[in-house]
Amino acid sequence: MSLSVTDLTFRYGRRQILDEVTFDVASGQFCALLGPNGSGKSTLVKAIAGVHRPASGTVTVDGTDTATLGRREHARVVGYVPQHGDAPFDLTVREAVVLGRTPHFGLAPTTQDWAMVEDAIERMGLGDLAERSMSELSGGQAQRALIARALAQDTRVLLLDEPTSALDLRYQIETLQLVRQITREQGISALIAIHDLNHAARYCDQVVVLHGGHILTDGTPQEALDAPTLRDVYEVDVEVHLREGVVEVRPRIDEHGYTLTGSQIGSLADAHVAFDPADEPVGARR
Ligand SMILES: Nc1ncnc2c1ncn2[C@@H]1O[C@H](COP(=O)(O)OP(=O)(O)OP(=O)(O)O)[C@@H](O)[C@H]1O
Repeated sequence: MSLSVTDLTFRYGRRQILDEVTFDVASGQFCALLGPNGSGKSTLVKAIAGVHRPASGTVTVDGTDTATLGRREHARVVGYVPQHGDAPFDLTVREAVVLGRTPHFGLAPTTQDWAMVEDAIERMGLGDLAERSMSELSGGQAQRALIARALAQDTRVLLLDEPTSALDLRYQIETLQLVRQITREQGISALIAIHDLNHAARYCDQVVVLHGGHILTDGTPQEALDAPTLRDVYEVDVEVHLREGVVEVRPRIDEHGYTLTGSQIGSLADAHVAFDPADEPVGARR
């Protein structure tokens, strides 16, 4: 059982953004949604989250069409961390995180609800900030609070729209590790829109590349992140290596330290770099 997106088409007015997008994220899988700026990642995540109503197509979770769910029921099934957080500024961090539990409790949170709130706060490293007002947080701290709120929501599907963009390196890594762990432990499906190809390759089980309103590739990081595809999609000359079993993408640089970009790469012939046969130590090529 899983998240299934089938033939999803979306338009802003008359402008088509998504054209019959189809892919699945199985239970226990952490999927990266990649694509250049403006390729429609946020739009797709919002359509899956129920924020946008697609022109056609379906989103099902464990076989249930999410369009048939009431608001509260939907919120028990699908959790969503938006790219630009709607941080509730007049609340403390703890109060903001307990909002994630509202689809689950009646008039007031139960002991179990509070336990899940505390767990989410701790897991996102917000223990010392729990009584702070959301308005006093840094951008990254507020982003972590919004992720904690989604974790407390305890849904079958977790959607994250560039949740690590404001986080420092430690919290980027910890957040991605945590989502991967939760995804596996709880058998949920997680989808993250993300720009960092190497983080996607390291922490995600599946990579979906969105380009021109279509899914261009969908597979394991090794299958989906190949140099010709990335050059076409991002218009940057890259090389792709396999190091210690993990795909690593690097811009290629010439002898002057420059990378070919945009129309310059149009003249490149076919793929010139495949996976390194040997898993090289980090510093070997630097
Ligand atoms: N509310 C809107 N009304 C009209 N067009 C929009 C709206 N939001 C986004 N778009 C357009 O839809 C296209 C896809 O935008 P979207 O935000 O989904 O891309 P994205 O892949 O998430 O980009 P980024 O990587 O920059 O966050 C873009 O061309 C954008 O200009």
